[in-house]
Amino acid sequence: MHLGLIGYGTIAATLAELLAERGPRVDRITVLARTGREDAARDAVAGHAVEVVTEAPGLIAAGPDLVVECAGHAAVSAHVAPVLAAGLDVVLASVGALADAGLHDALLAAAQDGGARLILPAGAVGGTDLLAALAPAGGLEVSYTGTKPPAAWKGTPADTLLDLDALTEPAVVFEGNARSAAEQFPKNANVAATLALAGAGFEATKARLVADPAAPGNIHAYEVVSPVARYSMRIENVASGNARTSLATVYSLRREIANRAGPLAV
Ligand SMILES: NC(=O)C1=CN([C@@H]2O[C@H](COP(=O)(O)OP(=O)(O)OC[C@H]3O[C@@H](n4cnc5c(N)ncnc54)[C@H](OP(=O)(O)O)[C@@H]3O)[C@@H](O)[C@H]2O)C=CC1
Ligand SMILES: O=C([O-])CC(=O)C(=O)O
Repeated sequence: MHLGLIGYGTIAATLAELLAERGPRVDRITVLARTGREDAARDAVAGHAVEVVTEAPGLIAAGPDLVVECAGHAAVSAHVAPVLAAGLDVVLASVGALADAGLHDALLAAAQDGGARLILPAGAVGGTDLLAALAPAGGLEVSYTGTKPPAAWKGTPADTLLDLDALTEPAVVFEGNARSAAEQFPKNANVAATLALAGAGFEATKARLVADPAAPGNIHAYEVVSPVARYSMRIENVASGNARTSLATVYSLRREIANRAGPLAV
């Protein structure tokens, strides 16, 4: 497989290591990096045969079999539409970028034009297969709570709301719908967006974000009520090298790559 990566931070570097250790075999990686950050991109995936490009046309020309975005909302907005329009499938980690309705529609139109697929991985959450399966039955009620240690909320609006370093008990930093959560907390509410897109939509999906000094990791909990099934889920994630990012996200992206590599998709 020839893998395309947009992003060369914690997820990209951990994914590159995981692929080297556990497969599936990746023969070549092309990384789309910001100009001036080529060496950082090369270092992130060291151990693989790597080419670094700085614009979407370079990534398209390289012709990867699959592109994985793990760079953030701004990068989705800057690069993903042309990549899809060129016919390359994209696995999107920064799902919350789709809370921007204009970008959501533009990416779907680009995918349609290019005959490509925009793939939303489960990421740090689980059970999105069942949620997406239940959605056509209608009547879905989805309530999500994301709890992370104070360090994960640094540099977010929670920082101005609370003295994060002085927290001694859990504090709600956001309560509203999944669209507002994803817009206000772009690095902390991709899970809320994933649940919204799989299930009841951005407006109908309730989201609560909590800073908890006693949190053992990043906890994603949600409840689903539907006429077909009811379930609840609580996932206690180990953080990656980035306090905001759960390690399970990397494994979820690897799963998408393994499913593409075949012969069995699970
Ligand atoms: N779906 C899910 O469950 C999850 C999704 N995520 C998403 O994944 C993203 C990445 O996470 P993580 O690896 O931990 O974050 P990091 O901050 O460690 O890495 C982000 C990387 O993206 C690069 N980048 C930023 N902007 C651009 C751009 N315009 N073009 C190319 N590269 C760019 C950064 O480069 P530079 O160093 O030059 O700034 C950096 O290499 C998060 O922002 C979040 O949106 C994260 C966790 C879970
Ligand atoms: O939802 C997000 O943006 C990321 C997240 O919570 C996690 O990795 O646990």
